[in-house]
Amino acid sequence: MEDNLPVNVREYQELAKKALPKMAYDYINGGAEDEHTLRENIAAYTRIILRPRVLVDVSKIDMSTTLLGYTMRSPIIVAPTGGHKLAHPEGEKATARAAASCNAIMVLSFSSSCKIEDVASSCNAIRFYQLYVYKNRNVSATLVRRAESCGFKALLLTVDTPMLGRREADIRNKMVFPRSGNLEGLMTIDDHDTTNGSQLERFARATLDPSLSWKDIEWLKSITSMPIFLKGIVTAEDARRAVEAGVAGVIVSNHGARQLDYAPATIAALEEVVRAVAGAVPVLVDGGIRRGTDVFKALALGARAVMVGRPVFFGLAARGEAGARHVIEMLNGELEVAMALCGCRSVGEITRSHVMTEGDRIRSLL
Ligand SMILES: Cc1cc2nc3c(=O)[nH]c(=O)nc-3n(C[C@H](O)[C@H](O)[C@H](O)COP(=O)(O)O)c2cc1C
Ligand SMILES: CCCCCCCCCCC(=O)C(=O)O
Repeated sequence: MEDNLPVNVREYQELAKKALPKMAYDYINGGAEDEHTLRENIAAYTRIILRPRVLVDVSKIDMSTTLLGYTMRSPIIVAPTGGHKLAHPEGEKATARAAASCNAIMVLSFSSSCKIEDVASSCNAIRFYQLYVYKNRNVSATLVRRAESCGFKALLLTVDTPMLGRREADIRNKMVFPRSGNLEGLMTIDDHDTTNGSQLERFARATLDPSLSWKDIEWLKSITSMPIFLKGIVTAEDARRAVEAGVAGVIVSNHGARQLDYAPATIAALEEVVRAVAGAVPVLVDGGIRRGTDVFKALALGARAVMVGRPVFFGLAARGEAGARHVIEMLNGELEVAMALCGCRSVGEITRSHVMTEGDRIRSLL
C-alpha cells in the first residue's frame, strides 16, 4: 500500500498536474475562451446547500440505481473523454478496468486512443459508446456498428460540438492529439501544419459534420438498435425536442465547459430540463462534479445518474488504473456519507427537499 494516497479529487488533480506534460494537462483541465463556464460548473455546486435530516436509521445505505434496466452500484458513470493515452500508456483499457472493478458504467469516447475492440476485450462490463458524426457518415456508421458488435449497450450522441470550442491553452500549446487506432483504414489524417494552433481543432474542423440536425436522429436510429441518449442539452426547448425525437435519455452537459463559454453551469440548467422532460426519459448530468455531495445535489434536483470526466482522467494520470479506480471509490464513499447525513437510505429517498438552491433562497425572501 502506498503512503499518502490522495484523499479527494482536488489532490488527484494536483498529482496529475505534476505528472503530466503541460500540453496534456492543459488539454484535460482547460475550458473554452474565458473559462467562465468552467469556473461556474464547479462554483454553482457550492451555492447549493444541503438540508440534513436526522434520527433516521442509516445503518444500511443502498446507493444502487438502474439505467436502461442495468443495475449500477452507484449513480456515478465515467463520462466519455478522448485520448486517455495522454495520461497513461494503457489508455482507455486501464480506465475500463477501473470502472468495471467499481461496477460503474464507462462511456467510451469516439476519440478514444485505444481501439473499441481492445477496450471491449480488456474486461467484462456494461459499457456505452459516445458518437461524433463525421462529414463522411460512413466512418461514423462503421464505428457505431463496431461498438454494437463489441457489446456496447447504448449510444450517446454528442450534440454540442458542430465545431470545436476555442480552447485557448490548446491553441497556445499547439496541441497534438494521440492517434486513434479506430480510424485505421477508415480515414487518413494528413496534417502537416505543425506551426500554428491546435491540431485537434484543425482535425475537428476538417472532419466533424456541422450540418448535423434533428432529422439525423432518424438516420442514427436506422443504423443501430442501441438506445440513443443526447449529450449536451441545457435548455427546456431542446429537451422537449429530444423527447419528441424518441431518444432514450437526455444528458445535461456543456462538455465540461469546453464548447460554448457562458453556457449555463449544468447543475443550474438541470431542473429546467428535468421539468421539460417530465419523467418521459431519464435525465443525466455532468460537469463540475468533484464531490459525493455534488452527486447528491444532482440527484436531489432530478438527475437519474451523473457522469464524471476530469476527475477520472486525473486519477489515471496520477496512478494509472489504481488511481482511476480510487477516484470512483472516493466519490462513492463521499456519496454514501452524504446520504447517511441527509437521512437517505437509498437514492430513491433523495428528494428536492434535501437541497436549497439560490433560487429557493431568493423566493423565500419575497
Ligand atoms: C479531456 C476531455 C476530453 C473529452 N472528450 C470528450 C469526447 O471525446 N466526447 C464527448 O462527448 N465529451 C468529451 N468530453 C466532455 C465529457 O464527456 C464531460 O462532458 C465533461 O468532462 C464533464 O465535466 P467534468 O470534466 O467537469 O466532469 C471531454 C472532456 C474532457 C475534460
Ligand atoms: C480521433 C480524433 C477525433 C476528433 C473528433 C473531434 C474532436 C473531439 C475531441 C475530444 C473532445 O470532445 C474534447 O472535449 O476534447
